[in-house]
Amino acid sequence: MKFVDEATIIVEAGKGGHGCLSFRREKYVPKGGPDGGDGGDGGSVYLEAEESLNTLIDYRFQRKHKAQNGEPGSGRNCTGNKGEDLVLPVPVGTTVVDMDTHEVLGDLTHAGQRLKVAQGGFHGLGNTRFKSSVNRAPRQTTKGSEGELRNLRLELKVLADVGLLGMPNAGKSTFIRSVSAARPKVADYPFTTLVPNLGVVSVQAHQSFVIADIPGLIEGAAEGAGLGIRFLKHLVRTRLLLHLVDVAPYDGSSPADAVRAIEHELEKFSETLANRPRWLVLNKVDMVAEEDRDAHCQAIVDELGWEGPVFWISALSGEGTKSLAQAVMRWIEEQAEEEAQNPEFAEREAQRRRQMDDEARARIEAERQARRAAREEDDDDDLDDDDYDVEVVYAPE
Ligand SMILES: Nc1nc2c(ncn2[C@@H]2O[C@H](COP(=O)(O)OP(=O)(O)OP(=O)(O)O)[C@@H](O)[C@H]2O)c(=O)[nH]1
Ligand SMILES: [Mg+2]
Repeated sequence: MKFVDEATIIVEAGKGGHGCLSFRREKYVPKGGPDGGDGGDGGSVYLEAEESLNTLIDYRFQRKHKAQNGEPGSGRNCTGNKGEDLVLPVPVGTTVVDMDTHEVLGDLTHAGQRLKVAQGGFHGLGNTRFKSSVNRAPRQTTKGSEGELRNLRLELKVLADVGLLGMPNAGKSTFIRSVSAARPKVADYPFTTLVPNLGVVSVQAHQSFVIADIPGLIEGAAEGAGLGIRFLKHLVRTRLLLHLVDVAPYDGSSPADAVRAIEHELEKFSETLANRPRWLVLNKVDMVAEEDRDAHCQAIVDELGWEGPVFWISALSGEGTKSLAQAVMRWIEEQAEEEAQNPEFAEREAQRRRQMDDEARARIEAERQARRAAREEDDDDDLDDDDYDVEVVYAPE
């Protein structure tokens, strides 16, 4: 089951109908007065959040959406019919961005919520309107105005509670496979994961959380190296980050250095994200002889001066993954409880999420523009950036 989480569409509201120029013509009334009616307003375009939808895929196929025009007025003071509004259903959680101004027009966060995205044109006035004591036969009318036209980007937030971070090959996808039904590809080469995957981790009945596997980050990711930055935005709404590190890399490199490199990229990308709760998960402990494990892992923790929670797992054998999942679940429940009981805490969290969204958006926009500028310079009419954009595989059916 695949989900596309971004779509660009064009919405156009209906034009207002023109006012009518007409005079009364009746058998025994030689000089009938003006009777041209007004036009009708053009229809507006709305987006409406709809619970049953969870994808924007339809908007990939049909991009242009236009509301009906208002009809012109006619004689006998008939007002033209109003153009019908167009209501486009979108999944709950959709954010709407004006692509020309980069302005966020709104977030559709609950079912039934409506957002006007293009205002219908205003109706023109018929000549009846211009009748006065000095001008009994006005020939003046006004035209209906154009409907608004907008280029929109719809973004569907991938709401993961927990995000996985780590270098390529750290075992993020293996971990998500071991704790959820998601089946992202796993391989012994870097950048195996090209698109984010979401897995639902079910700890027991009615206790589950969503975890996001993103492509590995490398040094320079915050400047656009590798693939990671494109997907960091999927982490901005998470409450908790699990930072996976390979405790015994083949190339003998230092696990502590690998952790620091990622921290560095995080800080460059978003300070707010870097300050999120983050747990250290030492992976591939099966590669270390059992009697050496404690010392080996402790040495990494010491070298980092790590003071937060630490877990030792083998994503491959499943050792320790269950208790990690349970600890995550408990932590999420505690957070939710805190939010429910403490409105100040809830407000702080909401504010933080908004701030991270804004930060991520600004970074990604800057990156897009830099790429575009670079492309124009080499006169390279490569695929547009947006064509590479994210396809999110939530979980297999
Ligand atoms: N021995 C051992 N190997 C593991 C473990 N976890 C992952 N691996 C191996 O490490 C390699 C990389 O695993 P992935 O899960 O694809 O790593 P990733 O972090 O998702 O990598 P990218 O998607 O490239 O960022 C694979 O060959 C896995 O089989 C583990 O706990 N023990
Ligand atoms: Mg992977």
